[in-house]
Amino acid sequence: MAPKAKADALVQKSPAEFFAENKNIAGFDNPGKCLYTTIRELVENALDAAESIGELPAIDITIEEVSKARLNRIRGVEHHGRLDEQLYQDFETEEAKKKRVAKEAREQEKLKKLIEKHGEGSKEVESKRKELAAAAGAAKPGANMRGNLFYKVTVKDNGAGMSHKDIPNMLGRVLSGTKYGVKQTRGKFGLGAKMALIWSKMTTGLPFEITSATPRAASRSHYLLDIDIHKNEPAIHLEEQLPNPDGWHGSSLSLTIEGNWSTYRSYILRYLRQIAVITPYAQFTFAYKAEAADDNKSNLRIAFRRRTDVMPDPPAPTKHHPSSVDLELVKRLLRATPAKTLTAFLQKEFDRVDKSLAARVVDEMQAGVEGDMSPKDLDEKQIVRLHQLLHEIRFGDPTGKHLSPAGEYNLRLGVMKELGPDLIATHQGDVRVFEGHAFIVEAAVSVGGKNVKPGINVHRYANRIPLLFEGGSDVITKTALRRINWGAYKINQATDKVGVFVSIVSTKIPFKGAGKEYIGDDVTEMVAAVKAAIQACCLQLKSKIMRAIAAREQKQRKKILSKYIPDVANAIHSVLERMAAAAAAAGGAGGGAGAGAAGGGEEGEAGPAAKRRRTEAGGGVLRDELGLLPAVAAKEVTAATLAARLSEYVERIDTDMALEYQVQQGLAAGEAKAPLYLMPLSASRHCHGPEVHTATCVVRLLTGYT
Ligand SMILES: Nc1ncnc2c1ncn2[C@@H]1O[C@H](COP(=O)(O)OP(=O)(O)OP(=O)(O)O)[C@@H](O)[C@H]1O
Repeated sequence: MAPKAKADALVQKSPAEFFAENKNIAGFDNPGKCLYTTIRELVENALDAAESIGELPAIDITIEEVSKARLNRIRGVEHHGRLDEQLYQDFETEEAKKKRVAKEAREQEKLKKLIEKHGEGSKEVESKRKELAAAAGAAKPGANMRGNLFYKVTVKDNGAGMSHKDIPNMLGRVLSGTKYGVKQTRGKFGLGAKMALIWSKMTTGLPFEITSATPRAASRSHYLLDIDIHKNEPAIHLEEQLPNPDGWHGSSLSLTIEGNWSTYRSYILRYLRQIAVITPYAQFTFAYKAEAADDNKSNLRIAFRRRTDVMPDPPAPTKHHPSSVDLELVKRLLRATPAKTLTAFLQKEFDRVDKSLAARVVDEMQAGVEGDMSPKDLDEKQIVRLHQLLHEIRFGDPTGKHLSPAGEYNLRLGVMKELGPDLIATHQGDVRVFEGHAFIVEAAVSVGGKNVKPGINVHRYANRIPLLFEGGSDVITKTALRRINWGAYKINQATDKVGVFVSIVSTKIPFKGAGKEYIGDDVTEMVAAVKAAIQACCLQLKSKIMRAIAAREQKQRKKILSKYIPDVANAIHSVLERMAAAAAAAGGAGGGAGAGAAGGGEEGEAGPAAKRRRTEAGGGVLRDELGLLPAVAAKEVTAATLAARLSEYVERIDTDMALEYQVQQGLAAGEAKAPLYLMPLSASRHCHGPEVHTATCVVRLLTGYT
C-alpha cells in the first residue's frame, strides 16, 4: 500500500516576505528596473514631503557607482584571489575556445563579403558590425555573470521630514505610511521605500541611512535601519539625534543596491525630464558619479531648474463618499468614529451628507434604528442595511475641490521648457466621478520641438507622477492612439512630431498593480474624460495649424509671384515695345501726327482721341487707354518700371489678404471685441482715458472732448 500523503504544513508569511518574493508586483523586476524604481519611489516621497508643507521642492538625486571591491571593503569582506580557475563561469575550455575562434573567423568572412558588395559604411555593413559586437559580448565566457553593478542612491529633499520616533516604522515596516487617507498623493500603498530597502537587503545587505528633521526641530534624526523580513519589523543598527544648528528641515535617504545603470539610464533620465515637465515649480539636480572620479565619459550632472514659483494648491484630505465605501470600511468607520450618534456619524464621516440628509438616511433604515443611537450599537444586520442604503441613495457627486491638478499654466510651461514645441494647446477637464472618487483630467498636445520623434509620443501622469512602463494597456495610450482621429485636426499621425501629455489626478487612481505603472482602460468615465481632454487640445491646435498653413501658403504664393516678376516684366515690355513700334509705323503710314489709327481706327482721329488709339497687331485689337505705348516708345516706361509696379502690386495684395484673413480669424475665434469711437482730429482733448488691451495692440482712448 502506498504511504499516505503528508498534509502540507501550514506556513504564514509576513507582508515583507510576500513582497520580497513578489518584487515585480511593486515594479522591482530586474536590477536595472530596481534602480529606476528606487529613484522613483524616493523622488516621489521627496515631492510629497515638500508640497505637504507648501515648500517649493528642491531635490538632489545622486547615483554613485560602487565597485564590488569597494562594496566588499564596506561590508568588511576580505578579498581572495582565485585558487581554481576552472570552477568559475568565465573559464573557457580549449574546445570552447576553438569553436569560438572558428565561428568568429566565419563571421569575419561574411563581413568581408558584405563590404565588397555594399561598400564600407553602408547600412548592411554597419548592422552586421553591430550584430558581431553584440555576439562577441554574449559569447564571452561568463557573460551572464552578474558584474560589479552596485550603486549608492541618495535622494535629499527640503520637505516636512519625519518625526524621530516614527522613522523606523515608516521606513522599516512594509505597508506603513501616512498616505492612506482619502487624499490625492503620489504615494499610496506604504510600500515603495521599504521595497527599495528589501532590494538592498537582498543584494548588498547594507542598511538604509536616513537623516531627517521636521521644520523648526532642534535636532536631526540619524538612523541606520534594516528590516526583519520575516517579522516585518524595523531593525535599528544606529539611532542618534544630531544638532541642527542651521534649522534645516527635510530628509536625506540613502541605499546601496544592485542595479544596471547602462540599461536603465535612458529611463531614469526620461523619468526626471517628465517629472520636471509636470512639476516646473520644483528644482531637481541629478548627478551620476562613476567609480573613477576622472571618468568624464560616465560622470553626469543635470539640473532641471525651477521655472515658476506658482505651486498648485496642496490637495486637501476629504471624507469618504458614501457610494465608495465597502462593508468592511463601514464597519471600520463605525468602530473608530468619535461621533456619539448615528446622525452625527453619517454627517462627520461622509462627504456630501449634511444634517438633514443624515436624518433622512437614518429614517430610511427603519427596523428600530434611531438617529440618536450610538454608531457602536448597530448590529450586524443593521450595518449591512446601512451599507446597502449608502449605495442605493442618490448623494451629490464629490466636488473635486480637494484635488490638486498641475494646472494648465504649469503643464504648458513644463512642456515648453522641456520640449520647446512649435505649437501647444492645453485643456483642463471638469471634475468627473468614478466609484465615488472625483478625478480631473488635464492634457497638453504639442507639435514639433526638440528631441521629439515623428508620430504620436504619449506622456502619461497619474497624481502628477510620470508613468513610463506598460504603456500599451494604459487608458491614456490607448485613447491617444486608437480613439482620436488626428487627421480631422490637420495633424499627421505618422510624420508630425506630436507630444500628448495627459495627467489624471484623483483620490483613487485605478492603477493595475502596486508598481503604479499604468491605469486600466476599463473605467468608462476615465476613457471619456481622457478622450474629451485630448480632443479639446486638438480643436485648439486645428485652428492654429490652419492659420499656419494659410500663412505658409500665402508666403509661398508671394514668393512664386515675386520670382516671376523680372521675366514677366521683360516679356510684357518687349511686347509693348513691339506694339509701340508697330503703332508708330502705322501712325506714319496714316499721315496723322503720329496719332493715326491702324486698321480699324477712325480716319482723321486726332488730338485727345489719339491718346485712346486702337492698334491692330497680329489680328487682335489693343485699346491703349493709358497712353502706354508712347511712354514705352519714349523709354519712360521700361522693364524696370513694370517690375517695380508688379512688385508693389504683389506686396499690396499680400498685405490686404493678410489683413482680411486676420479680421476673419479674429471674428471667428471670438477674440475680445471692444467698441472703439474715433473722434475727428479737430476735437480737442483734455485727458487720457483707459487703455484697451487686445491680443495684438493697445489702444489708448482719449476722453473729455469738447
Ligand atoms: N522624504 C520623505 N520625507 C518625509 N516623509 C517620508 C519621506 N519618505 C517617506 N516618508 C514617509 O514614509 C512613509 C512610507 O513611505 P513609502 O515610500 O514606503 O510609502 P508611501 O509613499 O506612503 O506609498 P507608496 O508605496 O505608494 O510609495 C510615507 O507615507 C511618508 O510618511
